[in-house]
Amino acid sequence: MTPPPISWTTRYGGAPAAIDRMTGQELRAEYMVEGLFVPGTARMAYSHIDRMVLGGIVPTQAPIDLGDGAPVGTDHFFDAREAGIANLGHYGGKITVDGTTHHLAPRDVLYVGRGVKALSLESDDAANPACYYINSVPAGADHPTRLIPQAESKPLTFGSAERANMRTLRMYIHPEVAPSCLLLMGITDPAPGNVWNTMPPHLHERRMEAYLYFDMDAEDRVMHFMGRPDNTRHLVVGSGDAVLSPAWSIHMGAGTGPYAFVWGMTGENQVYQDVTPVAVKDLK
Ligand SMILES: O=C(O)C(=O)C[C@H](O)C(=O)CO
Repeated sequence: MTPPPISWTTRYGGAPAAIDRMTGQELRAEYMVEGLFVPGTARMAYSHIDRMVLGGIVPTQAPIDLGDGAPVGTDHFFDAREAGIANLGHYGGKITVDGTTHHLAPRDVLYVGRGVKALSLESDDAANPACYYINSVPAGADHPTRLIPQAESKPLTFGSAERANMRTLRMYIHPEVAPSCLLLMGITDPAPGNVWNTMPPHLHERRMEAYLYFDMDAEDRVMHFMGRPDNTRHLVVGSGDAVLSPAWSIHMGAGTGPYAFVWGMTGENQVYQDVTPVAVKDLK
């Protein structure tokens, strides 16, 4: 059977203590969105954690239109929202926004501002499709839609090879690179041979975050940790799987092989440094 071009699921999130009683499967169902990239489809999820929408869109023969605003309760999808759309595939594509076409090479990001009426996504080659990942959040201000090529992102290097956590984080949607209302978005690549991300782990009570892991071999997994610092749980995550991290949850992960991830945040502020690091020795 041909999968529907656009499907939607919902995640409700919950209180920190509730994760104590959840099985691994229940934890996955609430805090993960699995298998986002299916050729010819858009797999969208609406999270009640700060109302972030995330999704994977892989157009093949035909363009995929994001559709109207019915899943978010407005006439048009972007009536009260902004978004970042990253091309995480290895081939190019184009996104047409209200009649203007933007070409996205791999690792380029399109910022889409509030007020857009129509958006459709295509691959340059149906046999080698673009893989688009979207993070969309409520917005209270208009910022112009703009393409952020990888070369215009702001790279920051953290960690050390001795501790297996050296990595380059690229900021795309950030006040210093491309302004938005409240969305922040970037991509982190561990250096070859390094396994840990987000070390030391941290909390940010003023923002939620979503991680999307990609560029992994089919047999590899990232062991992603979540929960309160004194009561952590783990999620085993594969390529194309997203993890929702509520404001109360630490986040960090270690991969069994090479990987990259997109981080997207929203909340009260866009102050990337507004985090509370947690010492590894204090984790339970
Ligand atoms: O490896 C890292 O460190 C990150 O990429 C951290 C994320 O950007 C993050 O958690 C921001 O709060």
